[in-house]
Amino acid sequence: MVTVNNDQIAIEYIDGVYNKLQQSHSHEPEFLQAVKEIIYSLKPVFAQRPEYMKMSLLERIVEPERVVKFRVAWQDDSGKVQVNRGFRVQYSSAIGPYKGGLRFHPSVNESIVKFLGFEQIFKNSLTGQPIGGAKGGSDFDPKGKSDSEIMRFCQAFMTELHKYIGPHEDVPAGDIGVGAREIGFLFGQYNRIKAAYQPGVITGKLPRFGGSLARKEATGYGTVYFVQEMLKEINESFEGQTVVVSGSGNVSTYAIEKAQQLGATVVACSDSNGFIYDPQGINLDTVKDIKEVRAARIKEYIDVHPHATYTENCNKIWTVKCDIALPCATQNEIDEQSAQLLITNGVKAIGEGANMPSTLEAINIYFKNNVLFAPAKAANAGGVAVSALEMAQNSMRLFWSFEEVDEKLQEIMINIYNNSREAAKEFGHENNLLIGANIAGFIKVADAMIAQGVI
Ligand SMILES: NC(=O)C1=CN([C@@H]2O[C@H](COP(=O)(O)OP(=O)(O)OC[C@H]3O[C@@H](n4cnc5c(N)ncnc54)[C@H](O)[C@@H]3O)[C@@H](O)[C@H]2O)C=CC1
Ligand SMILES: O=C(O)CCC(=O)C(=O)O
Repeated sequence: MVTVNNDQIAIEYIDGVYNKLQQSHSHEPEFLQAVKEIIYSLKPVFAQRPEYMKMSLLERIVEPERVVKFRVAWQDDSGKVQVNRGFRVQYSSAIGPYKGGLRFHPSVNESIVKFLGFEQIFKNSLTGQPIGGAKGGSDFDPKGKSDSEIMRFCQAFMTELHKYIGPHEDVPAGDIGVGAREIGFLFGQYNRIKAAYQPGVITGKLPRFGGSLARKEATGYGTVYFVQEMLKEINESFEGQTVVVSGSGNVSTYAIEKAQQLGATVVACSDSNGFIYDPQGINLDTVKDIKEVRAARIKEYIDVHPHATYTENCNKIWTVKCDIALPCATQNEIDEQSAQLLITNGVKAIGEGANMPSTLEAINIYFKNNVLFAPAKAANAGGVAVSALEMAQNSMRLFWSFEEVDEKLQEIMINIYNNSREAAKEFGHENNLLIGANIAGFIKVADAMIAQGVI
């Protein structure tokens, strides 16, 4: 009886926090979606630990510690001055300096950076590394810009951002539209402004100036390592499986690479225009040449491999029959209909490499149909985990080999898997990795907040 009562109190508390947030943030749908997914899964925690409610932990954790919004003015190649909007949401510093990527994409707004920053708190906690949660970016579109334009934009962006970041304060990294080239320009400008060399201020740097080996591969490899653990539960592995990976950027490329190394056949990948299907298995060298070398469209794959097909609608990638689906492109790319199609086509496991790639309705379909589900904040945590290893190497002035970093990454992903599983079991939701990851990530931050007083 006591448990039922506590459950009721916990759900009323969560409803209260969510309803209030919904009223004040109705214009931020992605942010509300991310909050909803997490806070309702914390019900068993609040039912068991009522002191968390007295400490108003939910009300505090949904509110970012700081949001910085700024103008970014820069000159294009024709000499015209362009203006974009920059953001940095410093969400939580309870367990370490703010940490999270920067996204350059025309869709970036406050709702997007807040959803990403909120997720980052729990993801970073799960890694076991001492890093708080943050995210940032700009509505700047790198597509079609020259290297000089990208450089001028990054310099203008950092000229404002540098006031709020530092190796012990806030350590950005890359995300959509921000790769090694952009990180190099941002880092160069930070050092120029500070008249110093501070490698610990940003991660994702090239290894020749303070970056970590295996950071580039970490998110994609990590997602596959996590799914590999999950598959062991049904006595399966990647060997012989047919896999679909959406996107063809950083996360997708290295998810494809690791899945192939483990014996899977990856038959489809995409970009924001459309997807390619290659029943013989995607040739990753061709994809890397198109995307990493020439920054061209994925459609060009069929010029080199005419037996493959191209479909002009990226969301249709989920019509391709597969055993394992790895959404690695962007948020809400799998809706209810696509989820249902995956199930009808016999998918066994879904591993989220992107942040929030499945809508809440899609997630409900996965659970109703008992497919294995690796939620983003656990499955894609390998990138930020290796960023934390990059910070550690920078502090110690050490440079670990690829194998050392990859081994640590594997250990971290296995720990995240085990901790999520154990938390799910402890709080009465065995095998639900979504609830387990949210609870395991939350409790560490919640206890740190309590220990540090009312701040
Ligand atoms: N880079 C990292 O270390 C991490 C990235 N992520 C997440 O992974 C996802 C991908 O990020 P990155 O690979 O870094 O970005 P990226 O910029 O390297 O690649 C993004 C790719 O997605 C494609 N794309 C965009 N919208 C699409 C759509 N609707 N359908 C199909 N393809 C689409 C783009 O054409 C591009 O190929 C994002 O959700 C990001 O937040 C998560 C953890 C770490
Ligand atoms: O490496 C990092 O600091 C951030 C990676 C990131 O933005 C993410 O995990 O979504």
